[in-house]
Amino acid sequence: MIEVKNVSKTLDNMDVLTNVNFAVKRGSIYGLLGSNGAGKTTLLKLVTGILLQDEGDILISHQSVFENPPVKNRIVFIADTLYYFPQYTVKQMANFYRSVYSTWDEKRYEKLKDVFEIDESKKVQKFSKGMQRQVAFWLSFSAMPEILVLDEPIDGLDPVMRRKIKNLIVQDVADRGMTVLISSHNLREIEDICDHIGILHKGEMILEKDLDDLKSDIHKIQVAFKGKTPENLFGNLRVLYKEERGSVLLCIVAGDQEMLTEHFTRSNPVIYDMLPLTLEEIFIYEMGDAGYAIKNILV
Ligand SMILES: Nc1ncnc2c1ncn2[C@@H]1O[C@H](COP(=O)(O)OP(=O)(O)OP(=O)(O)O)[C@@H](O)[C@H]1O
Repeated sequence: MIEVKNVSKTLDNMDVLTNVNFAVKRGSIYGLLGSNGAGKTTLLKLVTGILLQDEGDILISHQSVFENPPVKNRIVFIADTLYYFPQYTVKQMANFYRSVYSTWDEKRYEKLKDVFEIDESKKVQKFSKGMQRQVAFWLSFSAMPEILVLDEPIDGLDPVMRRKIKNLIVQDVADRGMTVLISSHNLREIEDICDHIGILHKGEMILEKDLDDLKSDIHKIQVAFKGKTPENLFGNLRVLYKEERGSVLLCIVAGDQEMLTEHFTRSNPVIYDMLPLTLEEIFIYEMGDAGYAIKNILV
């Protein structure tokens, strides 16, 4: 479990993070979203104990992470800029990881050779950017971390490799309760694996949500009637948005799917469709006041 409590950090006299709070439960995947310069990388460096916060606490399974090697042994961090020792082959890098991580699993490393299909006798720095990123995942998955922290992890990977890596992440979460914190600019990129999302804006966490709650509770509905739209069509429903497109009424409404269908079909519409709503739309509509900021971050 990762706990970030009232954390603030200043760099070069600038408030980079202000009073940030969130928690990532064991065995869950938390997506940290935010625009350029929002403070995501700084926050991940604090969580992994590379930097020390000015105020607040950062705890991994209730222990402070900064300058705490036993706790760091349980964390793997794939940074946005990768570093490999010059002249080291994949095999030599694997030896290094093996010496650092007590949890290193040799069988896993051998097994993952088939997934990554990378020549382990070659120098890592001679590989393409995407291949170097694959090596980072290969080494990280072999280290069997309890906590995996990823900064913009899938940039530069082809779609097939993205899918493979997402599957490996989800498998480790399901099989052994790995906890994942993943930063991205792009909600679409990570929405299929995250169960919780936090949006960081100018160093502050402007909202946090459980994705299942969001998805099951908000729906986009298209409805049309012969003649006039019935008065009081919405009754007591919570309507987040509505728009008339000719004779069709498009609305975004909160509530259970079955209840909404029953509600609208009672008025005998000639058209009634429940359309898929992207998470991006849910965030924007649901968040009301913060919607403007979120729109600018997510789009
Ligand atoms: N070492 C540093 N010294 C001074 N300022 C820094 C340092 N690192 C980051 N900053 C500043 O902190 C702010 C947040 O940077 P950070 O890299 O954490 O943002 P980010 O959300 O990861 O951005 P991006 O999505 O562009 O990678 C920026 O204004 C940046 O200029």
